[in-house]
Amino acid sequence: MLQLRGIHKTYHDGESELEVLAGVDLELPAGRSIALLGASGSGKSTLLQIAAGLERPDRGTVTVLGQVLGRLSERDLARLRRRDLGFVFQSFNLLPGLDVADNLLFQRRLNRLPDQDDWVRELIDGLQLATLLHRPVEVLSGGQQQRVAIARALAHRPRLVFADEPTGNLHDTLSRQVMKMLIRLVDEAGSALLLVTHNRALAQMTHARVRLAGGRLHAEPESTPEPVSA
Ligand SMILES: Nc1ncnc2c1ncn2[C@@H]1O[C@H](COP(=O)(O)OP(=O)(O)OP(=O)(O)O)[C@@H](O)[C@H]1O
Repeated sequence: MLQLRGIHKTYHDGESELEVLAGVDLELPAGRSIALLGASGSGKSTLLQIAAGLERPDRGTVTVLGQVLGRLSERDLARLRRRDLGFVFQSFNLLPGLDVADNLLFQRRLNRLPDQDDWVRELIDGLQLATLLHRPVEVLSGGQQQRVAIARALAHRPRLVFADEPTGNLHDTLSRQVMKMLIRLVDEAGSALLLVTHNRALAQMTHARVRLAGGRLHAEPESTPEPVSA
């Protein structure tokens, strides 16, 4: 589903250089979810942007659904993103001037999917959006906007979902609810999920965890039981 090979990225800022990614390899098959952990500034968002084709690596290849992103035209890349990818980023990028329902259905309509089906109803229920559907997105609270952004990202049942701290503004119960919907999409539709989170409990809900440090990915040791005190 997603394959990263030898990804390098260095940012240049005047005289100084910052090597953020120094040879990252990652394999994310269909039906699997991976949590990407790492200290603030370690390059998680950069890696996600590159994997999603929103930024180009200096070196290395990104393959999504068998297609090498660097070889796609802008048009084909845009089509791949619209049809097969779902993004939940820290900035919600909702469409002002439209209500919640129109925002939620935007990408489904671009893909000529019907407005209603069981999955859309489930998203509206699970993310508690039923009473908000006809409100303009501008008047929503941060947490409400985040829920709309999540529903919109998942509404067309993308095959590959990138989520960068998707539950930052939500309380614990709703965070777990969001994660459950993401995991269900992975389990039932055979999609794949790459999740950036600082939240350990949410990271434990994915199939595997990797940590970005020193520009490279390291397998995260599975948590060991507490030692028994004497
Ligand atoms: N466009 C850019 N130009 C220059 N430097 C950048 C750019 N984007 C990111 N950086 C730098 O690259 C490093 C990695 O940033 P990134 O946002 O990928 O980290 P992160 O692990 O996602 O951090 P956080 O957990 O705080 O969101 C940081 O030092 C950041 O300042």
